[in-house]
Amino acid sequence: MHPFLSSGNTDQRVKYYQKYGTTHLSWLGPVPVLQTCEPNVVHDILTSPHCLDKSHFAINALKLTAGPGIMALRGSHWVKRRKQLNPSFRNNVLMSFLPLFNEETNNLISLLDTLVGQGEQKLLPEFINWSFTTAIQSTMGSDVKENPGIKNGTVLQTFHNLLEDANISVIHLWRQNRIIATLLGIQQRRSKMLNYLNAFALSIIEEKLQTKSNESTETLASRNTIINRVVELIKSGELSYADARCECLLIVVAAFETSAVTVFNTLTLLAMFPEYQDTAFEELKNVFPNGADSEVSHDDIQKLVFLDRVVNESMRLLPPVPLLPRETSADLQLSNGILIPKGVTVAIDILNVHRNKNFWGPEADTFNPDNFLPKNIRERHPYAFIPFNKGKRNCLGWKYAELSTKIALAKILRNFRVSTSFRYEDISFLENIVLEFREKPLFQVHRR
Ligand code: HEM
Repeated sequence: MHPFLSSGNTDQRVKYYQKYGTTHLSWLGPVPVLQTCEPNVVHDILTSPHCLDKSHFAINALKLTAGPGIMALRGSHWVKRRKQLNPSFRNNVLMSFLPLFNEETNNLISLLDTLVGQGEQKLLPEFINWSFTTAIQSTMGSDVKENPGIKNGTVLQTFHNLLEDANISVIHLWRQNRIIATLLGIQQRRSKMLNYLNAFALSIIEEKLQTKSNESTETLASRNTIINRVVELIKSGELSYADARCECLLIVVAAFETSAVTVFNTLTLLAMFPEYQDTAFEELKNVFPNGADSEVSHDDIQKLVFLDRVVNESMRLLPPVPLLPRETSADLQLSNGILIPKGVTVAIDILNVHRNKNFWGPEADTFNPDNFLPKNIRERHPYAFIPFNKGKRNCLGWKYAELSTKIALAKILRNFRVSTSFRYEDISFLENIVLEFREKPLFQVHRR
């Protein structure tokens, strides 16, 4: 047994897999953790009804960002909440967001236009702004854009600071202890930020509750957006104000960093491998022959088969959520004979599942969109690629994420070419809840 997961030790984890095998027991501070990057074991864990709950250390870290919402709930509480929120992620609701996805991406394109010819730039903050503005409107309604806290950036900055706190606290478990955190002044800062976000979310919910719904303009899709859904659930007594507020905030948390990072990572890889960027551009020229300002529809996205391969390959090598922390709620027998007792923390190492050479071949660390040719997908273990998790507790927003990120990438790549002097072999990671590069590549933006 040996130390586990101190900030930024993904390289060390690879060495442990080589030395101790692809499933082994390790430590997170004082907590024993079964760690795996083996798709057969991942399959056993993710299909078991006894491994649906998150581990306590992950739940406590999540609670620091918004409270005990769907991502942190356990057992029957989680089952009930998932059923309550499911309608907000159906196809009709998703399709109703297409104009919003297009409009917010157009704003991003205008911004990127001002960076053309300006030398190498940080682009992640622009993508964070884009995904946050999109996520907050799809979750809380388009009026939210007029809220002073959204306009002046305080809401986004507060989310960012809370996530930073959660990232540190998920590894340095002593920060989750209220007494220690209070003595060090951490808890006071946390409470101030949480109170601010709670007041913001409650004010939006209150406003919705006061507004009479206009039945003539209401559609099934608009009735089911998160804000309208939680308001209905409050009215019917199925959800408390506190839970409604918490869900609104958590959906935004789940959506914005992951989506921004997906766009950023994909562009990073395409800037480093320009031959693939040119292939993606050729495909985009064929689908959008009339130029760069075209609206992107759901049908258009289905035609972008090369872009689909590129995004999948980007999420394989650079999975936005690199680690899934679980906890067994009963003894769990794996198909390899190992018995995991009840109450054990299990860490599914998505980053290394996606780079496991037994399943991805000797070139597993290389960027190659052909990994997602239909024939290669068919022949691969179904749990060797799990960027959105699989099974009952998969990502609720995966279709949303696929659509919004592809619309953004399609428009960016149709309008611009991006280049970087940063090299693929120099990428290394910080061990955060959402994957983060230790050193962030800068980009030059060129007009197509
Ligand atoms: C590329 C972007 C995204 C990736 C890679 C991603 C990945 C994931 C993963 C791996 C999980 C499982 C976490 C765990 O159980 O430990 C998850 C859960 C979740 N995601 Fe996403 N996500 C993305 C975008 C989104 C978006 C855009 C939304 C909402 C609009 C969303 C909403 C959620 C929710 C609500 C859960 C919790 C589901 C539950 O516990 O039942 N995600 N996501």
